[in-house]
Amino acid sequence: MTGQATTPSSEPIAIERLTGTVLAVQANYYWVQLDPGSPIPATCATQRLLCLRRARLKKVGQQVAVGDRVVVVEPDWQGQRGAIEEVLPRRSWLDRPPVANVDRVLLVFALAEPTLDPHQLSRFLVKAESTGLAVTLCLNKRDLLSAADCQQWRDRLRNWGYDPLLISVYQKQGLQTLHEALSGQTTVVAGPSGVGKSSTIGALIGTDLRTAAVSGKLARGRHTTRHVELFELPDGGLLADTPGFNQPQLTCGPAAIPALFPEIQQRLAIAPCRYGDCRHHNEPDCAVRGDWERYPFYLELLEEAIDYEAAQERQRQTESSFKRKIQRDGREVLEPRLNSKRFRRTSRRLQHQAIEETDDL
Ligand SMILES: Nc1nc2c(ncn2[C@@H]2O[C@H](COP(=O)(O)OP(=O)(O)OP(=O)(O)O)[C@@H](O)[C@H]2O)c(=O)[nH]1
Ligand SMILES: [Zn+2]
Repeated sequence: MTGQATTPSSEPIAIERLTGTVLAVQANYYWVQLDPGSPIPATCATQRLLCLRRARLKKVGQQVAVGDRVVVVEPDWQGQRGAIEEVLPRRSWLDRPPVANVDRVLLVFALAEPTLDPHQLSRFLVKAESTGLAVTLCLNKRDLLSAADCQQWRDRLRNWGYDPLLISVYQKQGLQTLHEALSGQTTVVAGPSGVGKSSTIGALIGTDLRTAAVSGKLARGRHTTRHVELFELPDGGLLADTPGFNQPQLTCGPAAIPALFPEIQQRLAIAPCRYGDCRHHNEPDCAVRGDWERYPFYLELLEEAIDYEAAQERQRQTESSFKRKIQRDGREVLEPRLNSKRFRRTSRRLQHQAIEETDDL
């Protein structure tokens, strides 16, 4: 799209809209990386502007998140400032951490140090699958295992329906392939502590994370759950670290669980179960139940999801029979809602009406 501007001779010229991507958010400020090819004056040394959100956006409750594509106006090239006027439609949204327009989840685990725990890996995998985004599995520290042990893990995970990329940041192995898998996309990196997420991101972006952070010193404590920042890949594409969680919790009902297992999808593609809503547990003619490695894990998650759904339902009922009240001291309390039929005193008017009606009889 283009806008119109006038020169001193009032000749209208077309000006390009300035668009970019939000790389980091700090309090009320947003670091915006302007798109390649943006009309930036040659005297300006950076493609990044520190922007405020226009009051109008605040008024309509339009949030701006990391990963958002935005329109920037009133650039102050010298001060490297600007204002966000518009947030372009999001093509995807991740809640935790809050990142817009993500294409892929990169799950990083270590083959050793810490020991690769298949149960923990499965929990991260299903959580990653639950985003609905593409999932890439990367196993770091291959320098610590023998070739035979590496092959064993590769075979095992292929049976789960994944083709893991085995890398070593130390020995610079597999990084090029990983780079190619992520280039041109926005990727969120997840995985437990100590597996080498920061080292992997550093190797991919070609510099140490702490020096690359656009938010610099202002982002005190990068390793908090709330701070997310996108880093640019040299050949295009963005990477975000997601520090702060070791045991991801699934928050979905039992019906959503089968879609999180490639093994189940493969089996259903060959032959469907007798019942469309089969939970693959005890139902007759189930095509999924069987002797595959993660089937017990599937049943464990199914139980959890059933409990989760029941707890949600209980909470919904509690909330509908109680109302939240803020007390004078600011504390929030739940007060039972009065059931009009059982507890409420009949109003005088209704009492009168009732008397009048009986009188009429
Ligand atoms: N042997 C080996 N060690 C590695 C490799 N990559 C990283 N490490 C080491 O593993 C440790 C953890 O690396 P980090 O990059 O800090 O791991 P992280 O996943 O970001 O950890 P958190 O910050 O706790 O989330 C460090 O001591 C790294 O030096 C590798 O390829 N091989
Ligand atoms: Zn079934």
